[in-house]
Amino acid sequence: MTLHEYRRLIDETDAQLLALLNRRAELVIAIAHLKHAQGLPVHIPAREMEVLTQVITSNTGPLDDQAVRRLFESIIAESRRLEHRVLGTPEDTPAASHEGR
Ligand SMILES: C=C(O[C@@H]1C=C(C(=O)O)C=C[C@H]1O)C(=O)O
Repeated sequence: MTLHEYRRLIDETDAQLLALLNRRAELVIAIAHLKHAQGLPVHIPAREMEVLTQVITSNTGPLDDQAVRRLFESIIAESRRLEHRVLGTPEDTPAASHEGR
C-alpha cells in the first residue's frame, strides 16, 4: 500500500474514533443528569479505576498499557469536564455539593 493510501485509512479511522468518542460523550451526559438527580458526584474514582483496569486488561497492543492508560485518563478527564459543563457546576466541585439546588 502507498503512503497516500495508508493516510486515507488513517483519516477514515480517525472519523470512526471521533464518532465513538462522541457516542461515549453522549452516554456521559446521560449519566451526568442521572447522577445529579440522585445527588451523586461527577467524580467517581472507583468507577474510573474500573474503566482503566478494563481497557488495560483487554489491551492487545501494539499500544502499551501505559499509553492506553494515558489515552483513557485523558478521555475520562474530558468526560468529567463535559459533565460539569452540562450541569453548570464548577470543575473542582462535586455535583453532590449542589444537592437541593
Ligand atoms: C461517566 C461517569 O462519570 C465520571 C467519568 C467516568 C468515565 O468517563 O468513564 C467515570 C467515572 C466518573 O468519574 C460515571 O460516573 O460513570
